[in-house]
Amino acid sequence: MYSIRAYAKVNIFLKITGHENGYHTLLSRFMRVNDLYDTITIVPGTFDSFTLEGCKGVPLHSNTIYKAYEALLEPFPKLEDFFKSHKVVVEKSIPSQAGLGGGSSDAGAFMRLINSLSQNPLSTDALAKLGSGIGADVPFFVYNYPSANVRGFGEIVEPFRERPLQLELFTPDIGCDTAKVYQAYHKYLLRTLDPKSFFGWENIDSRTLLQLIADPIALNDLYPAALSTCPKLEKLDTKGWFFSGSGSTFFRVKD
Ligand SMILES: C[C@](O)(CO)[C@H](O)COP(=O)(O)OP(=O)(O)OC[C@H]1O[C@@H](n2ccc(N)nc2=O)[C@H](O)[C@@H]1O
Ligand SMILES: Nc1ncnc2c1ncn2[C@@H]1O[C@H](COP(=O)(O)OP(=O)(O)OP(=O)(O)O)[C@@H](O)[C@H]1O
Repeated sequence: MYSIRAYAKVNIFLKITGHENGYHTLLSRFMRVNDLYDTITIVPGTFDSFTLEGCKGVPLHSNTIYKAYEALLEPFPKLEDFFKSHKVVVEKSIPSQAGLGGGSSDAGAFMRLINSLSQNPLSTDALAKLGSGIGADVPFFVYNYPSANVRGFGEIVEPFRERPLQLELFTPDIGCDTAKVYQAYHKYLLRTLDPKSFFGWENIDSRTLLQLIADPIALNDLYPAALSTCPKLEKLDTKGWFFSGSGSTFFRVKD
């Protein structure tokens, strides 16, 4: 059996920098959450076709792991036979629609695992490029840096050297649909975009930036958009907490 951890991420900050071809470009600090992860295991057996267990309620062909499998067939055609004698079992711990990158992390980790089993592995850059077609956050999870500055649609990932923060997470029972949050941002907030307001943030370590800026609305452009699409978020007492991605998870520094 082969196994890999698919870690969650938080966005320490997320600033929208533009909009092209229906997608927003961003500058964001992604930080890996080392104590929250899904576990993906490849288990031997006999199967008629690609078999995935553990992602209840997600149709196979919509699953990011299946999409990663399909993308990997091009560089690794023998993969189809491999999954006649192996299945994928996922132990989910990362909540969905939580701004924690769960589906994207599963895809990125699965791609790293399969690549590591190949006699002719792809370069990490080539794997990340392949992953960018599955979801904007997948490249970050293919590179698997503890902390990184992410740009473009999510395909430009630059490692940021800093001591990882011990983070406390709070995920309310409110699902935030990423598409709806971005639509709200595009409709109401894109015009407020001001690159000068976050000049140099990519050079500041995460602990300092959270202390310096301190305002969750200023740190994450999607937070006000999420508040408008998920009004229940307004009712929460979130003083001292920061907002991750398109939500609904809040985080703060433990130590
Ligand atoms: C919010 C983040 O998680 C930040 O880490 C990501 O930007 C989300 O990226 P993602 O998971 O790939 O988003 P998806 O769920 O695939 O995108 C859903 C929809 O959100 C919008 N979307 C997504 C990513 C992006 N950079 N700009 C967008 O405008 C698009 O309309 C897209 O069709
Ligand atoms: N492997 C997977 N794990 C969880 N959800 C998945 C997976 N594959 C597809 N999905 C679908 O994608 C939707 C979004 O999943 P999730 O929120 O975990 O991923 P994400 O978009 O990468 O993260 P974020 O919450 O940061 O936007 C889920 O509601 C589910 O319907």
